[in-house]
Amino acid sequence: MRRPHIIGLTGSIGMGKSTVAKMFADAGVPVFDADAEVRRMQGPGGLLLPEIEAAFPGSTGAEGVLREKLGAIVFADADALARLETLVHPAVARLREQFLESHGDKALVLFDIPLLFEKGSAAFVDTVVVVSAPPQQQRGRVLARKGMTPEKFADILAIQLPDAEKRARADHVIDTGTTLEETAAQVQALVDKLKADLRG
Ligand SMILES: CC(C)(COP(=O)(O)OP(=O)(O)OC[C@H]1O[C@@H](n2cnc3c(N)ncnc32)[C@H](O)[C@@H]1O)[C@@H](O)C(=O)NCCC(=O)NCCS
Ligand SMILES: Nc1ncnc2c1ncn2[C@@H]1O[C@H](COP(=O)(O)OP(=O)(O)OP(=O)(O)O)[C@@H](O)[C@H]1O
Repeated sequence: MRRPHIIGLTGSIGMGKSTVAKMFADAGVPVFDADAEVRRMQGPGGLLLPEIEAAFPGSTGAEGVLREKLGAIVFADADALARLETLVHPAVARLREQFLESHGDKALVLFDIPLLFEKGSAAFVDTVVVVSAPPQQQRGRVLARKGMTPEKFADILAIQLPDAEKRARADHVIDTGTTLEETAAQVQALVDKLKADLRG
């Protein structure tokens, strides 16, 4: 069966994945946003709430998962994070398969996967794209977010593959340390190149 060429988009916290994923969508590439799907399944009435509440009592409420509370538990405790992942990741994988089936006629699709390298997803994508900006820019963007602290930022960086390693393993790097216009131009150039290669 014919299936689209899969671009896997990743990058460390605050490097600009969501912004760049939107640029791909604007360039006509359908986007599967793993984080957004997780948030939906963890939101009010979400599919995953009963299991998460059972595993981490007090971590959910009427508004769904209490993200700051659950984050404080799992980002400081590798075993707790692994338990949460066994609840979340199979559900994401099922949604991804459905997405692929519903876009079987497209040349390109993009999977926005924050943990592409960490969780072994690199194996099922065709082209790996990494977003990257200098560390000071990353830090400034992340610490400007509501609910973020230098300690939480340090915990998250410690469990993610370092940016330099991600860049080394990428097929293409998109520079997000520049203007939004220049980044969007890089995205468009890459989409054009991949489409041309596919026409081959
Ligand atoms: C613990 C939760 C509720 C905290 O939510 P919160 O809104 O505070 O943080 P957010 O999701 O924005 O994550 C903050 C940063 O941590 C990174 N991160 C999230 N989960 C993980 C993980 N399992 N391993 C490494 N980094 C992670 C994200 O990529 C991001 O850079 C949430 O991160 C979660 O449910 N994580 C486990 C599910 C998962 O692996 N999601 C990743 C996408 S499939
Ligand atoms: N050239 C650029 N490319 C991408 N983002 C940029 C650029 N210049 C400034 N920004 C800003 O940097 C921020 C990047 O945040 P974004 O949510 O896209 O990161 P993320 O990698 O998805 O984060 P997380 O891993 O925490 O989910 C946005 O506020 C965006 O507007």
